[in-house]
Amino acid sequence: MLRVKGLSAAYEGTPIFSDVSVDFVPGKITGIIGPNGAGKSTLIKNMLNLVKPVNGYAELNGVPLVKQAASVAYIEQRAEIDLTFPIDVLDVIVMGTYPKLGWFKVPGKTQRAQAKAALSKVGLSDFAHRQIGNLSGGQLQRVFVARAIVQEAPLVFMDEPFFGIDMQSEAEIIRILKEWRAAGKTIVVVHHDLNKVSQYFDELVIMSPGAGVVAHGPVAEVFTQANIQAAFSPDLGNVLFGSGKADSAVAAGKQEVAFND
Ligand SMILES: Nc1ncnc2c1ncn2[C@@H]1O[C@H](COP(=O)(O)OP(=O)(O)OP(=O)(O)O)[C@@H](O)[C@H]1O
Repeated sequence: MLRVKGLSAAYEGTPIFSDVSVDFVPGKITGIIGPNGAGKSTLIKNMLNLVKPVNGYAELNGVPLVKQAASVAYIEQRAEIDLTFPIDVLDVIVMGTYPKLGWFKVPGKTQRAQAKAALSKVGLSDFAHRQIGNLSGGQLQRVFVARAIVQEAPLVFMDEPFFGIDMQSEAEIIRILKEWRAAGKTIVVVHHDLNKVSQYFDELVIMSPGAGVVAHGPVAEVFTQANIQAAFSPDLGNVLFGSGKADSAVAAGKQEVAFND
């Protein structure tokens, strides 16, 4: 079990959230949602110690996550990636085998074969020797998913993987997330499209600027009008759920909608 314990974050002394404790259930896809600036990316970066937390830490099966880097596949936000780096698609995927290879070992035929198989799995076999800067956003995201496939980590973090990508890429990525879920991995996805929440996620962490985590738990329990209004705005809650409707089934598009009035 991935556990966040008493995590507090700040940038240059400005607090972002404090004392966040959340459990992430294995074999589930957990979405982290919240308005811009809520601290979603920071929460992941704190867990991974990419940004040092002010307090607290994350642990996996009782051991601090920072001591288990090979257990984590992290697909960061595309905005943070240097696409001018002269490296082709296959080499990016081969990099996913490094943590398991260990120090001083160089990847060989086996690792390249694994990378090719992963590339085929995300439907991009024809792109093996394309420079990474010459891919569409969706293709690039599928390459990072292929890199995570070869990494075989039990824990996968993705920061806005669907932002601005084509529907086919989104569907391919979701298919792989579901395979990972069936294999018992813990999958954590920062996400902004509230319309897809019920479709994509089993569990949800809802964050709000200044308030940290306002709710977390199974989607059916926490994706409610009240929580969305608390985290985002009353208006958004009304648009999503319709005023007077407070059942998460509304957002799931189900017919058995419960009306309060
Ligand atoms: N390196 C940094 N230095 C200073 N402030 C930062 C830094 N990174 C993020 N912040 C600030 O911390 C707050 C939380 O940022 P974060 O990126 O975690 O939010 P987010 O919920 O992921 O937002 P978004 O949906 O816009 O990606 C924001 O106010 C942001 O401006």
